[in-house]
Amino acid sequence: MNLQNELLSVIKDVPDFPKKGVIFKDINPLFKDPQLMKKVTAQMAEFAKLTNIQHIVGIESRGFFFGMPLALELNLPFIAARKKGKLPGEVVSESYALEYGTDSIEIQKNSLLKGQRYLIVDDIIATGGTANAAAKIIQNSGGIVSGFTFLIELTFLNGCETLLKTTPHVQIQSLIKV
Ligand SMILES: O=P(O)(O)OC[C@H]1O[C@H](OP(=O)(O)OP(=O)(O)O)[C@H](O)[C@@H]1O
Ligand SMILES: Nc1ncnc2[nH]cnc12
Repeated sequence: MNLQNELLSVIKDVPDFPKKGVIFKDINPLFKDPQLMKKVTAQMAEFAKLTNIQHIVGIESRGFFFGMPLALELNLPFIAARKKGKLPGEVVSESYALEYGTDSIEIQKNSLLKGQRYLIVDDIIATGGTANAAAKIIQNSGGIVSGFTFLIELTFLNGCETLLKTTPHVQIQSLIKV
């Protein structure tokens, strides 16, 4: 079985979670399969190497599951983009709309370096609001968003179009598109 089909076989659809009308993609079964997780990390690392990045940014919380192993695999620094109020010190914030609500994320100011190249990692791109907010924080602080990598892309929500408006030349990897 190829990686896409292996992933499709373990990721479960949960209708009406966390609210009516949303089909939630449950990735927890993937975490019970270390070999499959290693294949995911390897595929993300292959893509990341093409983008010439210097920092990995993982989005709270599910982006951490993929961002940290990727950073270790590539021997690169990992930066946490966290939900509002979780990070100490000076932070840069950005608000965004979710498929099911609104939120804001923050990155510590001392992690945002002018002219440095960043890869943003998350488990899923739905509307693109979350990843786009992370990109805006980096870009508005003088950093370069060179790429995004996602385990899952919900194509019907056109999230990648939103990302391309903020960062027109960025490279985007989605391991599976549904
Ligand atoms: O493309 P979007 O419409 O912005 O949606 C995608 C985001 O939604 C989920 O996070 P959530 O806010 O549910 O938090 P969690 O990772 O802590 O579960 C997911 O992990 C992405 O970060
Ligand atoms: N449909 C979905 N499944 C899992 N996580 C999500 N985040 C936003 N939309 C989602």
